[in-house]
Amino acid sequence: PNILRIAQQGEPILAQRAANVTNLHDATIQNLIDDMQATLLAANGVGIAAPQVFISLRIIIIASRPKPRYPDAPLMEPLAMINPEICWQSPDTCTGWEGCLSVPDARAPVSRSNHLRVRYLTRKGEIIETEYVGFVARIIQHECDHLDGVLFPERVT
Ligand SMILES: O=C(NO)N[C@@H](Cc1ccccc1)C(=O)O
Ligand SMILES: [Zn+2]
Repeated sequence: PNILRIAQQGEPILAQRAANVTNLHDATIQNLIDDMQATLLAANGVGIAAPQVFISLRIIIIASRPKPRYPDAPLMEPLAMINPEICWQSPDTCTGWEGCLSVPDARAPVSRSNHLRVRYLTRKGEIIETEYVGFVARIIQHECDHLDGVLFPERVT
């Protein structure tokens, strides 16, 4: 896998709505998922979205793990979600610190739904619907925002 360049705030692609993946089993998509994961780990992040590596497709990777900045982050295997849809999100919210690999040196408290249900395709093509709470739900909302061209500073109230 390759470590890819990460688009920084100001790149037009970060403000665009990404397209659904229609060729999940193509090697280009499978390799992209591997490259996104390698890039995420090299950047010491907990999530990444395809537009951040200059690919305007609806692919995100969630990889929560405890880090100095997020000590209460749960440990999970990196998970690729293709064409993710938040099918429900709780009205109750919580505020927590966020950062972004595309917005260096910026961190701010952001209010997000504390609980959500997301429906997505796995990299093998299975349709999964799962509920998440807390920090992982936060990452999912942050990454899905990237797919719609939204960066976290726009969410700071
Ligand atoms: O820029 C990204 N993802 O798009 N990466 C952020 C993701 C994130 C999201 C929410 C709260 C904390 C951190 C990171 O620091 O790994
Ligand atoms: Zn981000």
